[in-house]
Amino acid sequence: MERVSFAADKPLDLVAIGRLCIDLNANEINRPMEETMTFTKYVGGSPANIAIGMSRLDMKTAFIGKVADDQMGRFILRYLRDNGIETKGVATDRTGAVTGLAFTEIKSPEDCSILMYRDNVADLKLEPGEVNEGLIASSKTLLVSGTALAKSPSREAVLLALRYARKHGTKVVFDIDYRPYTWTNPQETAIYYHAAAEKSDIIIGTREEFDMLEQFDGNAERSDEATAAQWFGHHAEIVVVKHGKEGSIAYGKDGSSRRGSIFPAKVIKTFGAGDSYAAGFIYGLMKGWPIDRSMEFGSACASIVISSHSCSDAMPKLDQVEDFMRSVKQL
Ligand SMILES: Nc1ncnc2c1ncn2[C@@H]1O[C@H](COP(=O)(O)OP(=O)(O)O)[C@@H](O)[C@H]1O
Ligand SMILES: O=C(O)C[C@@H](O)[C@H](O)C(=O)COP(=O)(O)O
Repeated sequence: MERVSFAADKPLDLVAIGRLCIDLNANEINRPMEETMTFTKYVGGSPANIAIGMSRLDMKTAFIGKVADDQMGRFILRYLRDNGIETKGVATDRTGAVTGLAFTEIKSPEDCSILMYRDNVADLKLEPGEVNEGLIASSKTLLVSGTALAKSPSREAVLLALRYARKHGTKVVFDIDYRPYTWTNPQETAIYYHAAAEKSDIIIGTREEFDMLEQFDGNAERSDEATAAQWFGHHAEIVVVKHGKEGSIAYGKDGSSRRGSIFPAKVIKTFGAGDSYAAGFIYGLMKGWPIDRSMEFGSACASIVISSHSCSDAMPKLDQVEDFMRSVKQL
């Protein structure tokens, strides 16, 4: 299995569903949060980062989500529009919900963590009735972030979006995006992740995220191959298991596998690696590239983003990735 095919006759390339938040990234890096005094504000949330990454690569993108009715919500909407992302699928909360915040702590390039403020957040208030079926029908892909399954009504909204995607022949990319603080318990997480993965064409996750999905399924040896195999009986065509700086491995429904290596990086912080890798990888697949070339491109995007201060704002444009790939050697 070398390539994935997408519906040629749809005007949008990708519609993402899930959280729109704020990242507050520490300016004084290499120190703990307790000693950090200033932060820079960026749009954040994994699916937002991926949509921004795709849009920077000149793909036609849209978003389905919900923002707070406040300055932060308006900041997010403006940033998405300025980046060429269609926002008619983004509803505004009227119940007094707030914008989710992610404060990042950068103790060292290898020791980063995120402090999340996610009580009563607008993104998890997305209602099924607010999911724009027309946007999904007119898009080649739907990108689902697993965190949006954490709570109702966003959970049902995502499950409905998945049904619309299957109904309209829109390929589903499922990024597991496991964030423990949003979930009540691991069993619930595994159940809803399964429901989404079964409806997905391309599944992307880290080894640890797949371990979460598989807690009732055996695979005690944590084999990537066994992980991938269980989804090919459903809709999956490709399953990607990410291994941080050890690279990634993509399995195809036909039994093939491809190993993705990494590019060198002057790492400032490790978060944003997965989102930029996803943007670059999906871009490659949608361009009709073979899987290994798509993985290489995703890895290059990841190196650029982890060598920068932000996730969303650092998402590279096409010529930036091409220049980078020409100038460095893959490890
Ligand atoms: N230290 C690193 N140096 C270079 N590339 C990296 C590094 N860490 C991650 N990457 C790239 O980013 C991809 C995704 O990273 P990973 O950490 O596995 O995902 P996530 O950010 O979702 O946890 C990797 O497959 C690799 O290509
Ligand atoms: O997803 C969030 O809510 C926070 C992100 O914006 C954040 O910067 C991040 O954690 C990126 O995640 P990754 O790409 O999986 O490392």
